[in-house]
Amino acid sequence: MVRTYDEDPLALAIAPPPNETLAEREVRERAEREASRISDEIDAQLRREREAEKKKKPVKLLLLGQSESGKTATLKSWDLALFLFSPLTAFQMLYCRRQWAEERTSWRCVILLNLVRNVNEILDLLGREMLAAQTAGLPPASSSHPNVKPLGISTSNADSPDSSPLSSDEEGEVIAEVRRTSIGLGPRNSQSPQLRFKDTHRLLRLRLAPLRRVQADLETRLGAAATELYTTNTTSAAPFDPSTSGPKERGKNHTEFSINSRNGWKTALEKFRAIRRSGEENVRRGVRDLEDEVLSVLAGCRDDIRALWEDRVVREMMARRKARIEDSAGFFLNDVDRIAREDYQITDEDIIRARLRTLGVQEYRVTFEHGHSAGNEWRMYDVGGTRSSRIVWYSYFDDCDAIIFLAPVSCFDEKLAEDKRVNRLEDSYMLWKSVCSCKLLARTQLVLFLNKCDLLQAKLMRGVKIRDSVPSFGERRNDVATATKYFQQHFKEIQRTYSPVQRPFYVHLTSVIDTKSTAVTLGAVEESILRDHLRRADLM
Ligand SMILES: Nc1nc2c(ncn2[C@@H]2O[C@H](COP(=O)(O)OP(=O)(O)OP(=O)(O)O)[C@@H](O)[C@H]2O)c(=O)[nH]1
Ligand SMILES: [Mg+2]
Repeated sequence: MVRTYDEDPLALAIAPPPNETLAEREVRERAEREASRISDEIDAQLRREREAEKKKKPVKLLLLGQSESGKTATLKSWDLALFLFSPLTAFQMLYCRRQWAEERTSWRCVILLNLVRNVNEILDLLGREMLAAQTAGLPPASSSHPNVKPLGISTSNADSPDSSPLSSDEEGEVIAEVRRTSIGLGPRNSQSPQLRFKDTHRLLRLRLAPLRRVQADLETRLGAAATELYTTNTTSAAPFDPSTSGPKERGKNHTEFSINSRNGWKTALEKFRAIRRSGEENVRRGVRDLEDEVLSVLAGCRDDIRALWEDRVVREMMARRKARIEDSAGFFLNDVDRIAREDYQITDEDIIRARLRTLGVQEYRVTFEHGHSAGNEWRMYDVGGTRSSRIVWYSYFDDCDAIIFLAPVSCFDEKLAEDKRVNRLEDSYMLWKSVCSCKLLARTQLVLFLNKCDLLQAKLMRGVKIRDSVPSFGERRNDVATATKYFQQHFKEIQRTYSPVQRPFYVHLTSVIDTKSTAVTLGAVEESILRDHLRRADLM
């Protein structure tokens, strides 16, 4: 329908005057163009202000998952990616490098502790086995002594019978006698010869004894984070979830949550920086810093540590106990030649692999300088993942943009350190279910990392069968692709069934200690979280 000027008052108002001359028309049109330019400029300015307003609200991200799932390692990887892989100006580069350099030195003590603990765990085991071997009639390499504190070593329920580095005809080295033992291994291994410990083992124990003191000193300095938790009285996988935990559980007094740093895990190491600063003063006064002392002791023990770790009897003892120290958090024994020296230079990879337990919930703030998040503040929360730590998670769920949930898939045949009755994969499923079903998180983007794929690969290559621990896996191919697809399907099904509102399923197969590939994954995750965050802000 065509409306004439007579009918439309607005059209009438802006219509050119009748009998307009050419010159008048030119002036009028110039004025209209100018008015339109100003109007566009105002619109653009309003848009910019709206965007800036949206950016003012920080992006809130939680990292969840059981203990040792890799939450802190993911943050470290992210931190490293920000410092090393983003296009920085010369000034930022200088600033970031200096900051990262400070980080690196702070992690050194943790790495030294990790290495010393690796050695002491082997020495503990060796001591018990030597004692058992001395005691006539007592089977060596038997299952754990009831009074012994569990080791931090990763112990599989189903290891390969071929994992033993010795064949039965290597008598000269280790065999004193052949007799049946009740060491809890399969039929072939039940005929394994008794381990024969020699004077070299006694000597190694003696010479490495100072490392116990070193461990104690480092643990004292690092505080509660330096020791793993081996017990819990929390029986629920998700004590924060009202539907799975009773009021008694939620009301428990959890003393370990005293740390709530504004600056994330970095603050856990801040004391080291303070000590180092005062250490410079001490050096002037001739007092040596603990770190230097530790390095000096370790350098003196280097050859013995290597000898212990490469000893075939020790390896056999570990294999019989199914103690896979190589798979445990903070394993550095293969790097002893590089680390146990007074001029040890820490690497980025060392930092990512270092293990320091997170206590409570730690906040980590970062404002991105470049990329899609430029100008946005992100607040990331790294939580302690042991069962008893999870009770405080709930208070961080409110207004949360996204959760990166880490499920370590290599742990399908392992038990929780804090509760040996619970399978670690089962625990991840239960935890995921509670997160998916939580109403407060109904609009939160969930990103699942099936982590520790490198360890999964190594485990399957050793011949560990998934079906032995996960019967429903059945006769499927025992390889990483099939396994991750199977686990992923289970997580997806849980999300679909229990989410109060349907949401996309985001999943990544990760080995977060691989910083390069993790940087790529985190880049994609960052973009997707930000997109959702801005969409939410638009709806507000
Ligand atoms: N090989 C391998 N090691 C990993 C991977 N992810 C994490 N780790 C190591 O596993 C150990 C535990 O990782 P953390 O990041 O400390 O675990 P967390 O989830 O923060 O644990 P809590 O703080 O106790 O809740 C560290 O030594 C990491 O370097 C992975 O994908 N592959
Ligand atoms: Mg942690």
